[in-house]
Amino acid sequence: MIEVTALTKRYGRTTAVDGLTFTAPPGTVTGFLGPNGAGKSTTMRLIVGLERPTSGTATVDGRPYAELAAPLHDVGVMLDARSAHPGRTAFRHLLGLARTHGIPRSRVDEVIATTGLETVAHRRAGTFSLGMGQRLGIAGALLGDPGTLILDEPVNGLDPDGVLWVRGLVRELAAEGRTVLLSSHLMHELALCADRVVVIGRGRLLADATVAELEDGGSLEDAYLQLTAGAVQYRGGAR
Ligand SMILES: Nc1ncnc2c1ncn2[C@@H]1O[C@H](COP(=O)(O)OP(=O)(O)OP(=O)(O)O)[C@@H](O)[C@H]1O
Repeated sequence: MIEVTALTKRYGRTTAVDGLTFTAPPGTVTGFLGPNGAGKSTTMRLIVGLERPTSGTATVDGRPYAELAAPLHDVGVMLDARSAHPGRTAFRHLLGLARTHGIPRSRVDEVIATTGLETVAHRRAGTFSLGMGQRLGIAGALLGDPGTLILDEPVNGLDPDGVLWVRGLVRELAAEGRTVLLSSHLMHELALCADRVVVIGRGRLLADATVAELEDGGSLEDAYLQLTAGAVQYRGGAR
């Protein structure tokens, strides 16, 4: 369970997250949506202790991330598909993570198989395509068999087969009782894989509801566009 309560993060004059409160319950895929610059990545970084809140709290299973006894076993995180050292092979990257957390080598082989990286496991991460990097990021998130997963844009760059695979994976993880929070700009995909969605704009909560409630006979995309109409900061124009 992820609980975000009155969370605020300011960078100088920019308020990236503004009094945000929501819960991502276990056994559920919670989609995290909002326009570019809405504060999604900042919120995720705050949840996993990569940033300190200006005020408010973010907890996983009732504790701030920094107080979790075995973070990799509690929370699997993929915030940046390019986080592996480019000179290290996928296998070495995962083995390094596993060794520092007391995870057996057999688990590294397991997550490589789960993410379909067997044929490239001994290639350097720097040679990976965006989609292969995403798969490696997801492999790292799964390594500790965590009860909570936080995935920032996990389907970004994946081919249709990969998108289908992530959809099945997150549904399975939630069905096992885990908490899954994932951000995406792909409304059609979220409508298929999320149970609930939290929509934010300019750092503030715009909606926290089930996909069915938001769709209300229409599409999730229509509901999203209506909700965020006043919160879009970067809009393209005609040429
Ligand atoms: N380290 C930082 N220093 C200053 N401003 C920051 C920093 N990180 C984020 N911001 C600002 O905070 C706001 C929210 O950014 P964030 O990356 O959280 O948005 P996002 O919803 O993840 O956007 P996107 O959909 O484009 O990935 C933006 O205005 C951004 O410029």
